[in-house]
Amino acid sequence: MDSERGDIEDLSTIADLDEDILLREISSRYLQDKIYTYVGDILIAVNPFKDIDIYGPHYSQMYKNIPQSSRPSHIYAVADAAYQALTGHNGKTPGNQCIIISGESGAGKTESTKLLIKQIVELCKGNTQLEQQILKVSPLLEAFGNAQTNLNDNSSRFGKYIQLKFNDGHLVGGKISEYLLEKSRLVGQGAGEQNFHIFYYLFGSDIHRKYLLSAPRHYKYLNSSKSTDLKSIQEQFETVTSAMDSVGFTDDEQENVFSIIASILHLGNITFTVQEDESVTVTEKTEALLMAARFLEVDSEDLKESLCYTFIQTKREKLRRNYTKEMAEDARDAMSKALYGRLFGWIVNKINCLLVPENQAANLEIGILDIFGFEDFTKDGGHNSFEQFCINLANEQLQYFFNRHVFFLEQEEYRKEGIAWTEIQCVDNKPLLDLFLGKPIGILSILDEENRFPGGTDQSFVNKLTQVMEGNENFLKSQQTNKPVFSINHYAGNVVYTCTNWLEKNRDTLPEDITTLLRSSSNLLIKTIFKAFISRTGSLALQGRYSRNHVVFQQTPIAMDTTANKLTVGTQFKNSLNILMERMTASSPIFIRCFKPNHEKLPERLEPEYLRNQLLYTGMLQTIEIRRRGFAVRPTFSQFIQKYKILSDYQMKETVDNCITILKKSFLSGWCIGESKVFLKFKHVEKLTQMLDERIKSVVHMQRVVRGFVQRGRYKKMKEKILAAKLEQEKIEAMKANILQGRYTELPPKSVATISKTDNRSVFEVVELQNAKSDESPDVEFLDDIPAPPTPPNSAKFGPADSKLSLKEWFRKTQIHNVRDNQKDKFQDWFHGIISRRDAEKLLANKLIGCFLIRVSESRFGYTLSFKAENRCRHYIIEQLKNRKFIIIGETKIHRSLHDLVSFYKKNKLSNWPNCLTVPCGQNSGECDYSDLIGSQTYFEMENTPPQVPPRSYTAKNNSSRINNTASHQLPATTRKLN
Ligand SMILES: Nc1ncnc2c1ncn2[C@@H]1O[C@H](COP(=O)(O)OP(=O)(O)OP(=O)(O)O)[C@@H](O)[C@H]1O
Repeated sequence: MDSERGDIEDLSTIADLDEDILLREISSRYLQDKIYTYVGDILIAVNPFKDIDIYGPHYSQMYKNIPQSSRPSHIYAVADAAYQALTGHNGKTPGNQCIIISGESGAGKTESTKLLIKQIVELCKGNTQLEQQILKVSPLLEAFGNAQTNLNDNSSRFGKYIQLKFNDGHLVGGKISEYLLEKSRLVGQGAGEQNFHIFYYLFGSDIHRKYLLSAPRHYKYLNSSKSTDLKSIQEQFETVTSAMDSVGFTDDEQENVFSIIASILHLGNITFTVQEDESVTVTEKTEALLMAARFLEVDSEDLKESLCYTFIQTKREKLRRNYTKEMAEDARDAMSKALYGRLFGWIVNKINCLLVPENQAANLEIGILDIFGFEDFTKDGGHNSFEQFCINLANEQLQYFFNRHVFFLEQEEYRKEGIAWTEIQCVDNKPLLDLFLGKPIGILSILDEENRFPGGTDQSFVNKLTQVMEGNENFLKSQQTNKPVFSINHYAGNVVYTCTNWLEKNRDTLPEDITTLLRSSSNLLIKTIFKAFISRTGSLALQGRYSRNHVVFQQTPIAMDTTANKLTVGTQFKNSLNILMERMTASSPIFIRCFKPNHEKLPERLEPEYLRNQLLYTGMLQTIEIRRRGFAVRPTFSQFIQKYKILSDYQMKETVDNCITILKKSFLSGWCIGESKVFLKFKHVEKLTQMLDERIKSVVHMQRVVRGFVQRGRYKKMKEKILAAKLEQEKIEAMKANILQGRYTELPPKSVATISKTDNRSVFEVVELQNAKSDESPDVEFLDDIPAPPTPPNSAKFGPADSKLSLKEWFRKTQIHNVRDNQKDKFQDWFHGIISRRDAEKLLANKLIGCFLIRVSESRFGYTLSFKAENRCRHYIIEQLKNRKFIIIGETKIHRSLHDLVSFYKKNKLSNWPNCLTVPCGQNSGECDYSDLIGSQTYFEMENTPPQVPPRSYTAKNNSSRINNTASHQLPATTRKLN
């Protein structure tokens, strides 16, 4: 047995497993860097706290579209299973999927989420720009929503549900829902913890100077006890701005975002002084007020007043109410939290607008839930507040969802269907959910009630709670009655909560004067986010509109919902959890359970008792038991026959007997038949799927043989037809030659011969005139070059991208400035017109390595970079992003202009070519291949600057104009009546 230890991929295959064997198996695998293990269809992941080489392209390929049993446990296998289930491959029924990742803080949920997204994108490779955008969303959100805590250096301080949207298996869009950002972190952090990452990253770029920021240690909101590695924050800042570029944030928007971040830091440094008349004012010696006002783009006097006093409207007059020093500080902090909270909401909203599926409606989705992990800060000398209370409530909710799905619903089905079954007990945490959410006797309801009560305090809330919850086995009152403290016996252990500022946090109000002030800001972003209302689930309600061709993006506040505005944070969170549960219930859930091996976040270190505790409280033993004994797949008789009848008889009816026939014919054992369903284990499904695949392959082979026979017959006939056509063509050619030599009488009577030109060929056509009089002479027409029928340009789009007219229209209206050399009043030397790949290759043929040009694509609204490589030319697509910036597909760097892109790759290598670009190809003197792009009235003429466009003559692509000239020599553009 010892030699086999750690070799078992699926723990549900072990009989009589107890907690010692379970711990031994997982530990043994972990120490061999096998961090993943299956429990049936559930994946266990133990955080390695080090990089393991199991996520590269080789692994990505290995986990593509193969049955689970034939590959080792891996997060990519889960991605593949989800994608197969979504698309209905491998015998699965297509449908929405939802991957639920749970575990303590620091267990590896966020990393797992990123790996899943990466692999799913890999599986459905399609729209590269969208994929790039989706991959960049995680680093962007992490910068603004993650922070260092004592439990995790990159802890998510918000929950997220990411929906990847598909149409026919192609990724067409995405959506993010965010849950309860921990705003309190903004104005104060526990010992050893930090503010949100972005505040530190800002100091990694020169941009902090622009906002008159000095060093992190000078800002009260930043806990900077830890020394910051400048290189690392420089890189991080680059990553964030590059992610913002990729996702589609414009420069103005990015500037507004950083302006808000900077103004929050300045706001935090505002201090207050009590004056003789006991009113407070902003301490004069600090410049913080002026700087905050400057970057918030509001009047500094107005800002000062909104922080120091408010007005109360009585029936007859408006009374000024001075704040105490403490109230003024609270107003300042509330303002900072509102700014950051709404900014974060706007970022999520903006991402959603940019990822919304375009043109094609999404029909299916894979949702990935990465919610903040279970937290107990008392173990690290801290305390648990309202935020931990909400975070742990979310984790209780998830545990309940897991139990319900894995134990309750499944076992209920066995009972209903009459399957012989010995009940497996799991710890039901429903009483805990009732303790939190019960109405009117639940902690959140009582907190809301205390918020409404005029004299309510944190202490009076705890007193009431203690009184009402007396006797509840999951609620423990504090031993010291004068402290606002209580504890809850969570599924994951006992947690003590300290209720300081809970009423305030739950109310989360912002003085009206501050809201009014911020709505008057000249900064469009601040104005927008403060005009928007907060929805029933606590998110910022904005509308976005986006048009791909014109790159228009607008976000407008939705009309105010006054009832939603009054909801407390607890109630909003409750609402958002309800919606989340509804969404998850409507999809097929896939579970990933992450475990943390040690408290110190160290690699190769396993604290057995710590891991054992996590395995036990998550119910892993019972889960293994139900996966071992249970039937994870339960199709109805009809579904079963529909799917597997091909294994027996295509015509078979959907009856129980036929189900049994198929199962027996497949030599399977261990399945069960219920009242209306077939009960199968994963191994059964995999065997059936394998057989199905083989059967389909043999049918396809048969079809191929038959098709081959038919095709050969058709080919023979086609060959005969081609031969006949060739003979006919030769006859016509001879006739044409005669006509050109003036022997028109060769033409049949009652006919018209047409000689026209398309591209570089002249076409000769003889048409018989049905209504012509019998004595009418034959006629010959020489037509001028026939251009492609013009597509009327539509106001929003420019017509189909493969029409040259549309491309020209697009270029003239939106692109000229991108390729213009402003200093020389002409196009850039590297710019060429709508020329084909082959023409670009001709131009570059005799050039040195690295010589390059950029041309307008012939079939899409965009550009292509062509350059001379060692023994051939290479062509790279340049994508113009929604924010008008440019990226070479396959590269990561975003460029503000084509000029920047060229300059960058003159100094930096492309990722898959070991050299840099050298000199632009340029136009040959006297020749120009972009003249027709400009049209009769050139851009330069419009701008009142004379064009530097060489005379019109030969163009590489535009053969038609060359042929026009030569051809018109031979074939005058007239219609001649012969005779
Ligand atoms: N598969 C992995 N490979 C290497 N390191 C990992 C892996 N998973 C997690 N880690 C390490 O563990 C750290 C914590 O992981 P992660 O942030 O995903 O935890 P989490 O469960 O999301 O925590 P929280 O609930 O606090 O957000 C990561 O920053 C990373 O250093």
